Amino acid sequence: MASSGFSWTLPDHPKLPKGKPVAVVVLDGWGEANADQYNCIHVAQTPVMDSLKNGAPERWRLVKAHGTAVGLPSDDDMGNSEVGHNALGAGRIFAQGAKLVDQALASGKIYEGDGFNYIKESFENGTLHLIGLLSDGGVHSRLDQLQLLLKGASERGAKRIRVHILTDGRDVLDGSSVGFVETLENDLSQLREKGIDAQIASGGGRMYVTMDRYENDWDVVKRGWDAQVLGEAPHKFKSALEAVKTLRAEPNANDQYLPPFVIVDDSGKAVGPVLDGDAVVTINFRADRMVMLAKALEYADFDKFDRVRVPKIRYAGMLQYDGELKLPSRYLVSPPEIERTSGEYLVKNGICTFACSETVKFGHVTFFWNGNRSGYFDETKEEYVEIPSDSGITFNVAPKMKALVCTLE
Ligand SMILES: O=C(O)[C@@H](CO)OP(=O)(O)O
Repeated sequence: MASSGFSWTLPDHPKLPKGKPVAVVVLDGWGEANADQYNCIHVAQTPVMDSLKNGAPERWRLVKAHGTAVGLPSDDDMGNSEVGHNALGAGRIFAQGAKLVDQALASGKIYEGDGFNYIKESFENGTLHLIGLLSDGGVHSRLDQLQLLLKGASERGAKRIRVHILTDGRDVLDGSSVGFVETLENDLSQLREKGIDAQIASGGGRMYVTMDRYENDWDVVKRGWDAQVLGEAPHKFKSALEAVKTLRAEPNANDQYLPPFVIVDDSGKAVGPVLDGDAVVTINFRADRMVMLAKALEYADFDKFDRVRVPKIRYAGMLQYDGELKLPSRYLVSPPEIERTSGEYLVKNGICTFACSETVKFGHVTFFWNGNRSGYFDETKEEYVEIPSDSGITFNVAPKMKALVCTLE
Protein backbone atom coordinates (compact mmCIF):
# COMPACT_ATOMS: atom_id res chain seq x y z
CA MET A 1 0.00 0.00 0.00
CA ALA A 2 1.31 3.45 -0.93
CA SER A 3 1.96 5.91 1.89
CA SER A 4 -1.15 7.91 0.85
CA GLY A 5 -3.25 4.88 1.70
CA PHE A 6 -4.13 4.34 -1.93
CA SER A 7 -3.51 0.96 -3.51
CA TRP A 8 -4.03 -0.40 -7.01
CA THR A 9 -4.40 -3.92 -5.61
CA LEU A 10 -7.89 -5.31 -6.08
CA PRO A 11 -9.29 -7.79 -3.57
CA ASP A 12 -10.86 -10.95 -4.96
CA HIS A 13 -14.48 -10.56 -5.95
CA PRO A 14 -16.76 -12.24 -3.41
CA LYS A 15 -18.76 -14.15 -6.03
CA LEU A 16 -17.05 -14.09 -9.43
CA PRO A 17 -14.82 -17.16 -9.88
CA LYS A 18 -11.11 -16.42 -10.36
CA GLY A 19 -9.41 -17.07 -13.68
CA LYS A 20 -12.60 -16.98 -15.79
CA PRO A 21 -13.21 -14.40 -18.51
CA VAL A 22 -15.74 -11.67 -17.80
CA ALA A 23 -17.58 -10.01 -20.70
CA VAL A 24 -18.94 -6.49 -20.56
CA VAL A 25 -21.30 -6.00 -23.50
CA VAL A 26 -22.64 -2.51 -24.00
CA LEU A 27 -25.97 -2.57 -25.84
CA ASP A 28 -25.96 0.96 -27.17
CA GLY A 29 -29.45 2.42 -26.97
CA TRP A 30 -30.96 -0.43 -24.95
CA GLY A 31 -32.89 0.48 -21.87
CA GLU A 32 -35.90 0.02 -19.64
CA ALA A 33 -38.73 2.50 -19.79
CA ASN A 34 -42.52 2.56 -19.54
CA ALA A 35 -43.87 -0.64 -21.03
CA ASP A 36 -46.24 0.93 -23.53
CA GLN A 37 -46.75 0.92 -27.29
CA TYR A 38 -44.24 3.77 -27.72
CA ASN A 39 -41.41 1.72 -26.24
CA CYS A 40 -39.76 -0.02 -29.19
CA ILE A 41 -37.79 -2.43 -27.01
CA HIS A 42 -40.94 -3.43 -25.18
CA VAL A 43 -42.90 -4.08 -28.39
CA ALA A 44 -40.01 -5.90 -30.14
CA GLN A 45 -39.31 -9.63 -29.93
CA THR A 46 -36.29 -9.87 -27.62
CA PRO A 47 -35.86 -13.57 -26.73
CA VAL A 48 -32.21 -13.40 -25.67
CA MET A 49 -32.66 -10.50 -23.28
CA ASP A 50 -35.93 -11.99 -22.00
CA SER A 51 -34.20 -15.27 -21.17
CA LEU A 52 -31.35 -13.49 -19.41
CA LYS A 53 -33.80 -11.45 -17.38
CA ASN A 54 -36.22 -14.24 -16.56
CA GLY A 55 -33.62 -17.01 -16.28
CA ALA A 56 -31.87 -15.47 -13.29
CA PRO A 57 -33.99 -12.60 -11.98
CA GLU A 58 -31.92 -12.39 -8.78
CA ARG A 59 -28.91 -11.39 -10.89
CA TRP A 60 -30.73 -8.91 -13.10
CA ARG A 61 -29.81 -5.34 -12.22
CA LEU A 62 -30.62 -2.01 -13.79
CA VAL A 63 -28.16 0.85 -13.91
CA LYS A 64 -29.18 4.47 -14.40
CA ALA A 65 -27.54 5.89 -17.52
CA HIS A 66 -28.90 9.41 -17.54
CA GLY A 67 -28.98 12.57 -15.46
CA THR A 68 -27.06 13.07 -12.26
CA ALA A 69 -26.26 9.34 -12.05
CA VAL A 70 -23.75 9.91 -14.86
CA GLY A 71 -22.63 13.44 -13.96
CA LEU A 72 -25.07 15.46 -16.06
CA PRO A 73 -26.53 18.74 -14.78
CA SER A 74 -30.02 17.40 -13.96
CA ASP A 75 -32.13 14.24 -14.02
CA ASP A 76 -33.96 15.66 -17.05
CA ASP A 77 -30.78 15.25 -19.11
CA MET A 78 -30.83 12.17 -21.28
CA GLY A 79 -27.86 9.85 -21.22
CA ASN A 80 -25.42 9.35 -24.05
CA SER A 81 -22.43 7.24 -24.90
CA GLU A 82 -19.80 9.61 -23.56
CA VAL A 83 -21.22 9.96 -20.06
CA GLY A 84 -22.37 6.33 -19.90
CA HIS A 85 -19.03 4.85 -20.92
CA ASN A 86 -17.14 7.30 -18.69
CA ALA A 87 -19.23 6.27 -15.69
CA LEU A 88 -19.08 2.53 -16.43
CA GLY A 89 -15.36 2.58 -17.21
CA ALA A 90 -14.47 4.57 -14.10
CA GLY A 91 -17.09 3.05 -11.82
CA ARG A 92 -17.56 6.52 -10.39
CA ILE A 93 -19.55 9.65 -11.19
CA PHE A 94 -17.68 12.68 -12.53
CA ALA A 95 -19.20 16.07 -13.31
CA GLN A 96 -19.40 15.99 -17.10
CA GLY A 97 -18.66 18.61 -19.77
CA ALA A 98 -22.22 19.95 -19.88
CA LYS A 99 -22.18 20.60 -16.14
CA LEU A 100 -18.64 22.00 -16.06
CA VAL A 101 -19.46 24.48 -18.82
CA ASP A 102 -22.68 25.49 -17.02
CA GLN A 103 -20.71 26.13 -13.85
CA ALA A 104 -17.96 28.07 -15.63
CA LEU A 105 -20.53 30.27 -17.40
CA ALA A 106 -22.54 30.84 -14.22
CA SER A 107 -19.50 31.82 -12.17
CA GLY A 108 -17.88 33.78 -15.02
CA LYS A 109 -14.71 31.70 -14.62
CA ILE A 110 -14.89 30.78 -18.30
CA TYR A 111 -13.81 34.36 -19.08
CA GLU A 112 -10.92 34.35 -16.64
CA GLY A 113 -9.00 31.32 -17.85
CA ASP A 114 -6.03 31.06 -20.22
CA GLY A 115 -8.24 29.86 -23.08
CA PHE A 116 -10.50 32.90 -23.18
CA ASN A 117 -7.61 35.31 -22.60
CA TYR A 118 -5.82 33.71 -25.53
CA ILE A 119 -8.69 34.10 -28.02
CA LYS A 120 -9.51 37.56 -26.68
CA GLU A 121 -6.26 38.83 -28.18
CA SER A 122 -7.96 38.57 -31.58
CA PHE A 123 -11.07 40.55 -30.67
CA GLU A 124 -9.62 43.97 -31.51
CA ASN A 125 -8.70 43.27 -35.12
CA GLY A 126 -10.11 39.86 -35.94
CA THR A 127 -13.36 37.91 -36.02
CA LEU A 128 -14.50 35.45 -33.37
CA HIS A 129 -15.81 32.26 -35.03
CA LEU A 130 -17.97 29.86 -33.03
CA ILE A 131 -18.35 26.43 -34.63
CA GLY A 132 -20.60 23.69 -33.29
CA LEU A 133 -23.87 21.86 -32.91
CA LEU A 134 -26.95 24.07 -32.74
CA SER A 135 -29.59 22.47 -30.54
CA ASP A 136 -30.67 22.07 -26.95
CA GLY A 137 -29.96 18.33 -26.98
CA GLY A 138 -27.29 18.66 -24.30
CA VAL A 139 -25.31 15.71 -25.64
CA HIS A 140 -22.59 17.54 -27.56
CA SER A 141 -23.51 21.17 -26.95
CA ARG A 142 -26.35 23.33 -25.69
CA LEU A 143 -27.99 26.35 -27.26
CA ASP A 144 -28.21 28.24 -23.96
CA GLN A 145 -24.46 27.86 -23.47
CA LEU A 146 -23.86 29.28 -26.97
CA GLN A 147 -26.20 32.16 -26.16
CA LEU A 148 -24.34 32.94 -22.93
CA LEU A 149 -20.98 32.73 -24.68
CA LEU A 150 -22.14 35.10 -27.41
CA LYS A 151 -23.27 37.57 -24.77
CA GLY A 152 -20.17 37.14 -22.64
CA ALA A 153 -17.70 37.42 -25.53
CA SER A 154 -19.41 40.48 -26.99
CA GLU A 155 -19.41 42.17 -23.56
CA ARG A 156 -15.70 41.44 -23.37
CA GLY A 157 -14.70 43.02 -26.63
CA ALA A 158 -15.67 40.70 -29.51
CA LYS A 159 -16.83 43.11 -32.22
CA ARG A 160 -17.22 40.79 -35.15
CA ILE A 161 -18.69 37.34 -34.58
CA ARG A 162 -19.49 34.56 -37.03
CA VAL A 163 -21.36 31.43 -36.02
CA HIS A 164 -20.92 28.25 -38.06
CA ILE A 165 -23.88 26.02 -37.25
CA LEU A 166 -24.32 22.28 -37.47
CA THR A 167 -27.94 21.25 -37.50
CA ASP A 168 -28.89 18.37 -35.21
CA GLY A 169 -32.02 16.23 -35.64
CA ARG A 170 -30.35 13.35 -33.78
CA ASP A 171 -30.49 14.39 -30.13
CA VAL A 172 -33.58 16.49 -30.85
CA LEU A 173 -36.49 16.17 -33.27
CA ASP A 174 -35.78 16.23 -36.97
CA GLY A 175 -37.02 19.55 -38.31
CA SER A 176 -36.25 21.43 -35.11
CA SER A 177 -33.27 23.09 -36.84
CA VAL A 178 -35.55 25.81 -38.20
CA GLY A 179 -36.62 26.90 -34.71
CA PHE A 180 -33.06 26.86 -33.38
CA VAL A 181 -31.86 28.98 -36.31
CA GLU A 182 -34.71 31.43 -35.71
CA THR A 183 -33.72 31.74 -32.05
CA LEU A 184 -30.06 32.26 -32.90
CA GLU A 185 -30.85 34.76 -35.67
CA ASN A 186 -32.91 36.70 -33.15
CA ASP A 187 -30.02 36.75 -30.65
CA LEU A 188 -27.58 37.86 -33.34
CA SER A 189 -29.88 40.65 -34.49
CA GLN A 190 -30.02 41.90 -30.89
CA LEU A 191 -26.22 41.93 -30.87
CA ARG A 192 -26.24 43.86 -34.14
CA GLU A 193 -28.50 46.46 -32.54
CA LYS A 194 -25.73 46.94 -29.99
CA GLY A 195 -23.23 47.59 -32.79
CA ILE A 196 -21.71 44.12 -32.94
CA ASP A 197 -21.30 42.68 -36.41
CA ALA A 198 -22.71 39.22 -35.67
CA GLN A 199 -24.01 36.72 -38.23
CA ILE A 200 -24.36 33.06 -39.02
CA ALA A 201 -21.72 32.37 -41.67
CA SER A 202 -22.13 28.74 -42.66
CA GLY A 203 -23.88 25.52 -41.81
CA GLY A 204 -24.69 21.93 -42.60
CA GLY A 205 -26.09 18.77 -41.02
CA ARG A 206 -23.94 17.33 -38.25
CA MET A 207 -23.58 13.83 -39.75
CA TYR A 208 -22.63 15.12 -43.19
CA VAL A 209 -20.62 18.15 -42.18
CA THR A 210 -17.84 18.22 -39.55
CA MET A 211 -19.06 15.84 -36.83
CA ASP A 212 -17.57 12.53 -37.93
CA ARG A 213 -15.74 10.60 -35.23
CA TYR A 214 -12.84 8.23 -34.72
CA GLU A 215 -11.53 9.10 -38.19
CA ASN A 216 -14.22 7.13 -39.97
CA ASP A 217 -14.66 9.56 -42.86
CA TRP A 218 -12.47 12.65 -43.24
CA ASP A 219 -14.64 13.90 -46.13
CA VAL A 220 -17.20 14.90 -43.51
CA VAL A 221 -14.67 17.21 -41.83
CA LYS A 222 -13.41 18.50 -45.17
CA ARG A 223 -16.92 19.57 -46.19
CA GLY A 224 -17.08 21.57 -42.96
CA TRP A 225 -13.59 23.03 -43.44
CA ASP A 226 -14.47 24.22 -46.93
CA ALA A 227 -17.61 25.99 -45.73
CA GLN A 228 -16.39 27.28 -42.36
CA VAL A 229 -12.77 28.17 -43.09
CA LEU A 230 -12.63 28.69 -46.86
CA GLY A 231 -16.17 30.05 -47.22
CA GLU A 232 -16.95 27.62 -50.03
CA ALA A 233 -19.95 25.32 -50.34
CA PRO A 234 -22.26 24.05 -53.07
CA HIS A 235 -25.18 26.00 -51.60
CA LYS A 236 -25.15 29.75 -51.04
CA PHE A 237 -27.87 31.69 -49.28
CA LYS A 238 -28.51 35.21 -48.00
CA SER A 239 -29.52 33.94 -44.57
CA ALA A 240 -29.27 30.76 -42.52
CA LEU A 241 -33.03 30.66 -42.05
CA GLU A 242 -33.52 30.70 -45.80
CA ALA A 243 -30.82 28.00 -46.04
CA VAL A 244 -32.38 25.52 -43.63
CA LYS A 245 -35.91 26.13 -44.89
CA THR A 246 -34.86 25.65 -48.52
CA LEU A 247 -32.66 22.62 -47.90
CA ARG A 248 -35.28 20.98 -45.71
CA ALA A 249 -37.81 21.31 -48.52
CA GLU A 250 -35.77 18.84 -50.62
CA PRO A 251 -37.18 15.28 -50.76
CA ASN A 252 -35.98 13.11 -47.81
CA ALA A 253 -34.20 16.06 -46.22
CA ASN A 254 -33.09 15.51 -42.65
CA ASP A 255 -31.46 17.92 -40.21
CA GLN A 256 -28.63 15.47 -39.56
CA TYR A 257 -27.63 15.34 -43.20
CA LEU A 258 -28.26 18.84 -44.58
CA PRO A 259 -25.61 19.67 -47.20
CA PRO A 260 -23.03 22.36 -46.42
CA PHE A 261 -23.96 25.95 -47.14
CA VAL A 262 -22.39 29.37 -46.78
CA ILE A 263 -24.06 32.70 -46.22
CA VAL A 264 -23.12 35.32 -48.80
CA ASP A 265 -23.56 39.09 -49.04
CA ASP A 266 -25.28 40.95 -51.88
CA SER A 267 -22.19 40.61 -54.05
CA GLY A 268 -22.13 36.83 -53.53
CA LYS A 269 -19.11 36.91 -51.21
CA ALA A 270 -19.05 34.58 -48.19
CA VAL A 271 -19.71 36.62 -45.04
CA GLY A 272 -17.46 34.69 -42.70
CA PRO A 273 -14.48 32.66 -43.89
CA VAL A 274 -11.80 32.21 -41.24
CA LEU A 275 -8.88 34.55 -41.90
CA ASP A 276 -5.43 35.25 -40.46
CA GLY A 277 -5.76 36.95 -37.09
CA ASP A 278 -9.19 35.47 -36.28
CA ALA A 279 -10.17 33.47 -33.19
CA VAL A 280 -12.01 30.16 -33.40
CA VAL A 281 -13.89 28.33 -30.64
CA THR A 282 -15.42 24.91 -31.19
CA ILE A 283 -18.41 25.14 -28.86
CA ASN A 284 -19.15 21.43 -28.39
CA PHE A 285 -18.18 20.18 -24.96
CA ARG A 286 -18.28 16.53 -26.00
CA ALA A 287 -15.04 15.30 -27.50
CA ASP A 288 -15.61 12.49 -29.95
CA ARG A 289 -17.12 14.45 -32.81
CA MET A 290 -14.89 17.52 -32.40
CA VAL A 291 -11.47 15.88 -32.25
CA MET A 292 -11.09 15.59 -36.01
CA LEU A 293 -11.86 19.26 -36.62
CA ALA A 294 -9.59 20.17 -33.71
CA LYS A 295 -6.74 18.33 -35.46
CA ALA A 296 -7.42 20.16 -38.72
CA LEU A 297 -7.50 23.52 -36.92
CA GLU A 298 -4.49 22.93 -34.70
CA TYR A 299 -1.95 20.63 -36.36
CA ALA A 300 0.69 22.29 -38.53
CA ASP A 301 1.47 18.88 -39.95
CA PHE A 302 -1.84 17.55 -41.22
CA ASP A 303 -2.37 15.23 -44.16
CA LYS A 304 -5.94 13.96 -43.87
CA PHE A 305 -7.22 16.30 -46.58
CA ASP A 306 -5.98 19.34 -48.44
CA ARG A 307 -6.83 22.31 -46.26
CA VAL A 308 -5.96 24.64 -49.21
CA ARG A 309 -5.49 27.61 -46.89
CA VAL A 310 -4.46 27.37 -43.25
CA PRO A 311 -5.22 30.67 -41.52
CA LYS A 312 -3.10 31.80 -38.58
CA ILE A 313 -5.71 31.74 -35.86
CA ARG A 314 -6.08 31.62 -32.12
CA TYR A 315 -8.05 28.44 -31.52
CA ALA A 316 -9.63 27.11 -28.34
CA GLY A 317 -12.00 24.23 -27.70
CA MET A 318 -14.90 24.57 -25.30
CA LEU A 319 -13.05 21.78 -23.47
CA GLN A 320 -9.81 19.99 -24.12
CA TYR A 321 -11.06 17.04 -26.14
CA ASP A 322 -8.17 14.61 -25.73
CA GLY A 323 -6.15 14.72 -22.54
CA GLU A 324 -3.48 12.38 -23.87
CA LEU A 325 -2.93 14.29 -27.13
CA LYS A 326 -3.47 17.59 -25.24
CA LEU A 327 -5.83 18.58 -28.02
CA PRO A 328 -6.66 21.34 -28.43
CA SER A 329 -3.87 22.94 -26.46
CA ARG A 330 -6.13 25.87 -25.52
CA TYR A 331 -9.61 25.45 -24.10
CA LEU A 332 -12.18 27.49 -22.22
CA VAL A 333 -13.16 24.94 -19.56
CA SER A 334 -11.05 22.18 -18.03
CA PRO A 335 -12.44 18.72 -18.80
CA PRO A 336 -13.41 16.26 -16.07
CA GLU A 337 -10.33 14.61 -14.64
CA ILE A 338 -11.30 10.99 -14.83
CA GLU A 339 -8.58 8.87 -13.31
CA ARG A 340 -8.19 5.40 -11.82
CA THR A 341 -10.46 3.76 -14.37
CA SER A 342 -11.24 0.05 -14.38
CA GLY A 343 -8.92 -0.58 -17.35
CA GLU A 344 -5.97 0.81 -15.43
CA TYR A 345 -6.84 -1.20 -12.32
CA LEU A 346 -7.06 -4.40 -14.36
CA VAL A 347 -3.66 -4.08 -16.06
CA LYS A 348 -2.05 -3.03 -12.77
CA ASN A 349 -3.42 -6.27 -11.28
CA GLY A 350 -1.94 -8.30 -14.13
CA ILE A 351 -5.31 -8.97 -15.76
CA CYS A 352 -5.40 -8.96 -19.57
CA THR A 353 -8.20 -7.07 -21.28
CA PHE A 354 -9.62 -7.08 -24.78
CA ALA A 355 -11.78 -4.29 -26.19
CA CYS A 356 -13.57 -4.52 -29.51
CA SER A 357 -15.97 -2.31 -31.40
CA GLU A 358 -16.49 -0.92 -34.86
CA THR A 359 -14.92 2.38 -35.92
CA VAL A 360 -17.83 4.67 -35.13
CA LYS A 361 -18.08 3.24 -31.59
CA PHE A 362 -14.45 2.25 -31.10
CA GLY A 363 -13.51 5.20 -28.92
CA HIS A 364 -16.54 4.51 -26.72
CA VAL A 365 -14.98 1.27 -25.43
CA THR A 366 -11.43 2.61 -25.34
CA PHE A 367 -11.24 6.42 -25.16
CA PHE A 368 -14.43 7.10 -23.15
CA TRP A 369 -14.08 3.87 -21.16
CA ASN A 370 -10.57 4.91 -20.11
CA GLY A 371 -11.62 8.39 -18.98
CA ASN A 372 -11.16 10.28 -22.28
CA ARG A 373 -7.67 8.94 -22.73
CA SER A 374 -6.43 7.59 -26.03
CA GLY A 375 -3.93 4.75 -26.22
CA TYR A 376 -3.12 1.79 -24.01
CA PHE A 377 -2.26 1.79 -20.30
CA ASP A 378 -0.07 -1.28 -20.85
CA GLU A 379 0.21 -2.62 -24.35
CA THR A 380 1.45 -5.99 -23.10
CA LYS A 381 -1.84 -6.65 -21.30
CA GLU A 382 -4.40 -4.91 -23.49
CA GLU A 383 -5.62 -5.61 -26.99
CA TYR A 384 -7.95 -3.22 -28.81
CA VAL A 385 -9.60 -4.40 -32.03
CA GLU A 386 -11.35 -1.98 -34.34
CA ILE A 387 -13.75 -3.37 -36.95
CA PRO A 388 -13.98 -0.90 -39.86
CA SER A 389 -17.41 0.71 -39.99
CA ASP A 390 -19.28 1.12 -43.23
CA SER A 391 -18.90 4.65 -44.49
CA GLY A 392 -21.18 6.61 -46.76
CA ILE A 393 -24.32 5.01 -45.29
CA THR A 394 -26.79 6.13 -42.68
CA PHE A 395 -26.97 3.67 -39.83
CA ASN A 396 -30.73 3.89 -39.50
CA VAL A 397 -30.88 1.73 -42.65
CA ALA A 398 -28.40 -0.81 -41.23
CA PRO A 399 -29.02 -0.78 -37.47
CA LYS A 400 -27.25 -4.09 -36.86
CA MET A 401 -24.07 -2.29 -37.82
CA LYS A 402 -21.08 -4.61 -37.15
CA ALA A 403 -22.51 -6.36 -34.07
CA LEU A 404 -22.06 -9.81 -35.57
CA VAL A 405 -18.45 -9.25 -36.64
CA CYS A 406 -17.62 -7.84 -33.20
CA THR A 407 -19.20 -10.90 -31.56
CA LEU A 408 -17.10 -13.23 -33.70
CA GLU A 409 -13.91 -11.39 -32.68
O1 LIG B 1 -24.09 9.82 -32.27
C1 LIG B 1 -23.80 10.57 -31.30
O2 LIG B 1 -22.89 11.38 -31.32
C2 LIG B 1 -24.61 10.47 -30.01
C3 LIG B 1 -25.86 11.27 -30.19
O3 LIG B 1 -25.56 12.60 -30.41
O4 LIG B 1 -24.94 9.15 -29.76
P1 LIG B 1 -24.04 8.31 -28.74
O5 LIG B 1 -24.03 9.05 -27.44
O6 LIG B 1 -24.71 7.00 -28.65
O7 LIG B 1 -22.67 8.20 -29.32
